Amino acid sequence: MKGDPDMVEIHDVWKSFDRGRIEVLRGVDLRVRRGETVALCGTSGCGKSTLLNVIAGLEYPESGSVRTAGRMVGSERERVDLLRHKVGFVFQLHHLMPDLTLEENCFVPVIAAGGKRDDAMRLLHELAEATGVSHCLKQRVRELSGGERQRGALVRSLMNEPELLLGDEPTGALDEANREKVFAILLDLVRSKGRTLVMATHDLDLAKRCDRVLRMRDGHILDAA
Ligand SMILES: Nc1ncnc2c1ncn2[C@@H]1O[C@H](COP(=O)(O)OP(=O)(O)OP(=O)(O)O)[C@@H](O)[C@H]1O
Repeated sequence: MKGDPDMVEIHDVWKSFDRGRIEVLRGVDLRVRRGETVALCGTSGCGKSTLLNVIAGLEYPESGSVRTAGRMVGSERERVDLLRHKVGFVFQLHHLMPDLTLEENCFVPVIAAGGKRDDAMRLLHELAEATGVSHCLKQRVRELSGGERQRGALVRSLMNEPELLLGDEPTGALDEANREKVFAILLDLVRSKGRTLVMATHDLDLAKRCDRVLRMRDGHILDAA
């Protein structure tokens, strides 16, 4: 929307590991508009996951500024608040709890955010229908197929109605048919709800279906216009 601040505004961000021995982000600048879908590409180890973690407030950079969903990412309290209310995360491996049912897993972020049970139940059924997992909500995750787990993880990531969805190879562990299916659902859900997506991927075909493809190399984003 005109006049709205960008969803992600990153300026001159530096991040290293191992006491500075591994320099990963070297002066990254990035702006992502609200409602945009962006794919982040680059060779393994170039820093895609690190950048997603910095955007979400899971990693804290040595220097530079990070503003996510209109908030400066600073104190621990701000970062927790961001993760509870503004940001959803979906990973290559689903990270669902195997001994809980899919429904129970999906309620975890709702409980953490103090959401209302009835509203959450309505949203759960809407998302489960859209992703095709209604039939297995009451099953334990360990009993589900890989595609069902990943679609379930997508549902869970959207249960706190995040303005920004971050994906770290969200379909990377699936076979080609499931990858295509889950990605189409993901993109459709993000766009139909006016959400913003930033996704790391090695799959150029999937990346090209986002509004913008950014390439990372040597700790920078090459085309962060
Ligand atoms: N907690 C950590 N401690 C030390 N080194 C780390 C840590 N996290 C990441 N790194 C290193 O930082 C570099 C960037 O890692 P990152 O996971 O961000 O890359 P990536 O582009 O997402 O890779 P991939 O495509 O393989 O997932 C790698 O060299 C990695 O080993």
